Amino acid sequence: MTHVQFEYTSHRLEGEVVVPGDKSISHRSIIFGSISHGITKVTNFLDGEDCLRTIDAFREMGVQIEKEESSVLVYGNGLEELKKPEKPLNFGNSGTTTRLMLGLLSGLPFETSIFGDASLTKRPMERVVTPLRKMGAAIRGEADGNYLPITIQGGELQGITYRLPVKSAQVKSAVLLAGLLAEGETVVQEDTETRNHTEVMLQAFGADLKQNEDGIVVTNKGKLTACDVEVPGDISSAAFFLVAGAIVPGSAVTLKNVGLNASRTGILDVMKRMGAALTVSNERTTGGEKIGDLTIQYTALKGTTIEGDVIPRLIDEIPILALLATQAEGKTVIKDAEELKVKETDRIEAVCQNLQVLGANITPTEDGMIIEGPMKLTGGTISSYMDHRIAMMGVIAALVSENPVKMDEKESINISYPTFFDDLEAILR
Ligand SMILES: O=C(O)C1=C[C@@H](OP(=O)(O)O)[C@@H](O)[C@H](O)C1
Ligand SMILES: C=C(OP(=O)(O)O)C(=O)O
Repeated sequence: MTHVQFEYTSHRLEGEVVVPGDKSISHRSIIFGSISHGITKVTNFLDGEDCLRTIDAFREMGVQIEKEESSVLVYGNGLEELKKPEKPLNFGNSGTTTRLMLGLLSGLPFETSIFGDASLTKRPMERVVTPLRKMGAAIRGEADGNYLPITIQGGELQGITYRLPVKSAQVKSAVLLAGLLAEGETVVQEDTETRNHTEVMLQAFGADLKQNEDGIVVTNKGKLTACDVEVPGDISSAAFFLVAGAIVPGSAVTLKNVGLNASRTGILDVMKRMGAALTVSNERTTGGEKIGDLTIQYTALKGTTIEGDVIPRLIDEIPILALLATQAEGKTVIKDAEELKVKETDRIEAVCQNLQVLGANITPTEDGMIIEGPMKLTGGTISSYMDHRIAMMGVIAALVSENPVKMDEKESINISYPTFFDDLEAILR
């Protein structure tokens, strides 16, 4: 196998990066634009492969969607006009597309089949299938509907009250989407807050959604009307340069227009606790979502414990936070993060295997990992596990490794951050 080699030793990082649009918000802008009435204009849409799968799905269901780079026009004609797709829908690598679309397809009066790539085919769907069946959807698939390929016959749904058994915004969103098509009230209750982009955006589109002491309550009574969406920069993408700036000596990097929704900013809390020289400026709000600029400077860091309610607020940032911890003084413990095992790959295993190869002192645990730092990384040959976040962690590790980092591929990065290497090159000094 030919490997790609990354060699950035003795560089520092300086300058500004405008990270691309948020993946979660980009998916939702297409979904809600497609089911509402009128033209939704989306700016700063993420041109990553996962979000393109969501666009393809709605085009297959008859929605006209025009896209020019990061500007998208969605010509919504309402839920009633969505058509049965002529062929099975391919959701590629995207867990978000799959789980949110299952929620929507549950209430549409036709049968749809969906499938995905090798990684998506191993990811559990029972977490959405169970509540959707309770609401009345007929779902069949591998292992009683736990795995793709899945066929779903939508129909008349009944609202339910559902307490989330997993801390997952995808499950919450699937049930809320089904709730838009159900008789009566649908109530979702969560013990720990997960990202709330669905709630924020559904309210902006005019859905009958409220949050009260019962939970998040939605009905089919609201009329969804097109609403322009300016997608904030993705904090999960910014995370790679935040960590790079914090660990590469002499660095100073500013990340512009980053989404700072409190349900996503766990990484900022943790980095500040570790002693990072991190400042937030130019804060403002767009479409109900807070955004601002983040500046990070290199400084000495100390280890910390990352556990409990903060985990859903930084779940996708754990691979890069593990790299950060290898450069911090003392012990970092990551707990309560067993969800990492069911992402694009088992991210506990992938992170620990790779960082061990690169010379870190890191041990996997049942629900996280333990890291002792600081360790000078040696470089070496690792695998991306075909997982975009593992691949980007590997590239950033090369910035602090004595020898090059070789990796089996880098194309997976196009899933969430197609301009990653351009943005990195632009700040390498
Ligand atoms: O709702 C979303 O947009 C997402 C929710 C999270 O997944 P879970 O809901 O499975 O935790 C996250 O890991 C994923 O990248 C995007
Ligand atoms: C887990 C992720 O995405 P998804 O669940 O949409 O595949 C991710 O982007 O890290």
